[in-house]
Amino acid sequence: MAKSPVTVTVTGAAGNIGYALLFRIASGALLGNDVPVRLNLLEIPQGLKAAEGTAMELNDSAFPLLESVNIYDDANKAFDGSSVGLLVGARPRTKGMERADLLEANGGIFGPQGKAINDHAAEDIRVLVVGNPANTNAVIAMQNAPDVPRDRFTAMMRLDHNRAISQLAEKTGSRVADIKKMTVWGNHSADQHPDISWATVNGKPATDLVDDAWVNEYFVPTVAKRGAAIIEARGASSAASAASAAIDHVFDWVNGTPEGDWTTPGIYSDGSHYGVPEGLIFGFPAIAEGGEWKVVEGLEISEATQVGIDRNIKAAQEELDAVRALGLIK
Ligand SMILES: NC(=O)C1=CN([C@@H]2O[C@H](COP(=O)(O)OP(=O)(O)OC[C@H]3O[C@@H](n4cnc5c(N)ncnc54)[C@H](O)[C@@H]3O)[C@@H](O)[C@H]2O)C=CC1
Ligand SMILES: O=C([O-])CC(=O)C(=O)O
Repeated sequence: MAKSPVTVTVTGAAGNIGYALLFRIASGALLGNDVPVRLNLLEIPQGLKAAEGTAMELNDSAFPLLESVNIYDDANKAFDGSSVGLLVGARPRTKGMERADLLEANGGIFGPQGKAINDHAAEDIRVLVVGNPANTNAVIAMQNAPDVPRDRFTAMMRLDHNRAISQLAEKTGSRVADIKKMTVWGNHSADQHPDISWATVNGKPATDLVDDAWVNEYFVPTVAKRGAAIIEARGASSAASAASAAIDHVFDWVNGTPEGDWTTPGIYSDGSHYGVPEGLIFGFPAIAEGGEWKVVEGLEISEATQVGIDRNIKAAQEELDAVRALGLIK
């Protein structure tokens, strides 16, 4: 039997990530190749014309699963009946700009969008925040949607996770498909802690295949600073890889993570996992089952990992304090 169409809302639809994302959603990569999709695109007024152009191209692609494309500059309309919200629209970091500079510029966007989700989205709404600073923006949206279960708000750590897998595959001369159980703790920022403690390469512990010096001096900083390296090289921030990671995150959330593996989403901390305080949206090793993320329990945490987790807790709390001071959260 044909499945019912699902409404997917993409904010910042006319931007670089939007352009790389929408065609894959319409092709069935986001939810499954048997799930029809209704796309709602949200833009600011200056972005509407470009969004119309993208919508024309989406229609010209004649995707069998694409039921409709609608364009809005009103979040209340764009999230009406939405089951998946991809919150991409934000001001991108430009050369030389630090993440903290983005707080004020972007903080104001995610409160009203959270409220619109609260008031108009479907009951099964699942939100992925991509726009930076993603973890903090996700908390802002979540706090403005008190009627939506908190665990429906997530932030994108999947790009960091994918970057970490790619680096380990290259170092060990293996394929990305051979690598399992990668973890990136914390925030989508230079503070993040990419962690190979439980990663395996073709079933062998990654820690037996690479030395500590490579991990500490190359792997961790390369993954954590990859966003800046892409900006330096491309003159623009990661777009196609970010879109691809967003697809991976939502696909796994809805369809489940593969047996014997886990991934890294930025998810709501209820205070019961690895000492991360309640209220943060934080990168954890997690599996998805039945449409819910579940943190992988019982991992033995090394001293280095603990330092990384603690650094991220501190940075996340400082960032939330800054947006609290701006009156954007409680
Ligand atoms: N979490 C992650 O792993 C990553 C996050 N990013 C972030 O994603 C965001 C988007 O990046 P790009 O697409 O490259 O930027 P872009 O500048 O190309 O596109 C952003 C779009 O958002 C729109 N926009 C701005 N405010 C809006 C609002 N209130 N409602 C709806 N649309 C709005 C703009 O008009 C623009 O079309 C940036 O914050 C960037 O830093 C980028 C890469 C990775
Ligand atoms: O660094 C940036 O501004 C873009 C980004 O989030 C990334 O590529 O990881």
